[in-house]
Amino acid sequence: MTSHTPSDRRLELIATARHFYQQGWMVGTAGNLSARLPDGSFWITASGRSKGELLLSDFVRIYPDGKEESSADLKPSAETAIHQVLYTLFPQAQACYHVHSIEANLVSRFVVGDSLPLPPLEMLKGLGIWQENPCCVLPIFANHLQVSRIATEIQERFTINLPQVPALLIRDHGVTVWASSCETARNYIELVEYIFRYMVAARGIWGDEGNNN
Ligand SMILES: CSCCC(=O)C(=O)COP(=O)(O)O
Ligand SMILES: [Zn+2]
Repeated sequence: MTSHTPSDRRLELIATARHFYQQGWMVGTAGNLSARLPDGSFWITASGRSKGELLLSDFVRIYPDGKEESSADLKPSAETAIHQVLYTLFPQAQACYHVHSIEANLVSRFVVGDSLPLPPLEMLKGLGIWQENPCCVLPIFANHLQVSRIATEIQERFTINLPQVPALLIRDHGVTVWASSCETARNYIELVEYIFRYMVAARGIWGDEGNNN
């Protein structure tokens, strides 16, 4: 049995998953959360677990060399490769959160290309964009059945072009953020989901022009 302390990162992930579940962003088994430990390993949600009622035993520890403490009925998230790529690309990242919202899926179809222009909302400051009337885009990736293909495309694109914000969108799937703490990652998810809700509402009011700067 794995021991844990009051500061066990899994407790924070459990509480955050419950909060996201209550928002409708981790319905059923959707989404996955991970948090790094001082030795460079990370805890990630086990695949296929109900995210609204996670237990300490619903996590898998992944080590820097790729080794994992899994078993037949405890497999790491199917999207672990995406978390691994993001932790490698952004060594300062301590948490990586991925959720599925209806709004994220809707806005992922607002453009056909691989970048989603974001409206110049004050909320962008929370994602690190401190500019007046900013022109900011969110990278979009295709939702391949083979998750390793998504991870490779993230790695290839971000090696050449760093994203403006610590977030990426997988089309018809959901958003992923990474941050230097669990608290910040939770805030990032809330901020991007607010922006997505705004974009959907703006399109309902103003049509295609609704999200232009
Ligand atoms: C019903 S969700 C489909 C898989 C997915 O996209 C996801 O985020 C959850 O997968 P996991 O293996 O992490 O449970
Ligand atoms: Zn997913």
